[in-house]
Amino acid sequence: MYDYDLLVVGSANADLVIGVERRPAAGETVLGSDLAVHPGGKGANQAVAAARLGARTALLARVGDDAHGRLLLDSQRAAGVDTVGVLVGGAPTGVALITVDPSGDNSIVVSPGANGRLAAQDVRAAASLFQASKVVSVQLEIPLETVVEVVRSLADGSRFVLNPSPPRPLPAEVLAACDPLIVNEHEAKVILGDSAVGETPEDWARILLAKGPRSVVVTLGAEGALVASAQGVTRIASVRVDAVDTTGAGDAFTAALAWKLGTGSALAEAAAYAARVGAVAVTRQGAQVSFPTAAEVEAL
Ligand SMILES: Nc1ncnc2c1ncn2[C@@H]1O[C@H](COP(=O)(O)OP(=O)(O)OP(=O)(O)O)[C@@H](O)[C@H]1O
Repeated sequence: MYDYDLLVVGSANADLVIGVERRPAAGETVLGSDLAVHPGGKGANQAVAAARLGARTALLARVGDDAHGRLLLDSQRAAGVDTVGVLVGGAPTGVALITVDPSGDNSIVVSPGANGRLAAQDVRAAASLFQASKVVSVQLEIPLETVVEVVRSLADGSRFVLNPSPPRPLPAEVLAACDPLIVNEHEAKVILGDSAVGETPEDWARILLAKGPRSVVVTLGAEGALVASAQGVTRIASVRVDAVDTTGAGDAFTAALAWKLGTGSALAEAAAYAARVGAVAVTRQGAQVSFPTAAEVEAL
């Protein structure tokens, strides 16, 4: 019996958002809107998304001993995430400085801060969390050697889900553990590097699969997703909605998919559910605040 349906290992950032009429040139100062501060980071987002759906969720992450760290801990606890694995100190909390212009385009500078100090040693010290978790979900906003240690720490019979964002080439040991590897088009192209990329998402999925993962999911925004495994490649239809803000959709999709796989759903079934979760998330502004409960997904 596992204590957690899902353990998320990843980043926690404070998103500092200012609206601007236009971006400053070098050496220039512009005035912007009031500052908005939101809890974010891919790890923190995934944990909140899963907990809101009802998954028993734990987060292994690192934040600073500062106001942003407390904001992140509070948002995790409010969503029902077990924060026993959230380490405090070592560097300031990670921050994303985001300016948004009137057309809605973002410019973002990230300071990884404490996320960059989540070390392999921290993973080893959290062995009991790994033993207690059915599915472990990871992204790449933490050091790659930490991700490698996660793969080595998985309990027998638990499942590893990776969204390689931001993307970079991955060691064979990590690729081989993924079940699934979840990528969008950009991430697929970076992971494939110089390999023949192919024309269609089906091509990317097949070529990625040949690199070692047990399964692959390609997310396609409003076009839905596709899943690929030894059983073949299947398209997952998207749910038609009026999208207002796609921030965090990928995190909500990944969390929902990871949780559903842990409950015994087949990959295509889990991806269809995750597509519904992503669809609800894009109908609302923001990242964590846009994530639905299970009842809201049913109502879609
Ligand atoms: N406009 C949309 N309409 C319906 N569903 C959507 C829409 N955008 C995203 N989704 C759903 O959410 C899933 C994940 O979204 P997307 O493909 O944009 O991921 P991503 O590129 O990883 O996102 P992110 O911008 O969060 O990094 C999609 O596969 C789809 O099922």
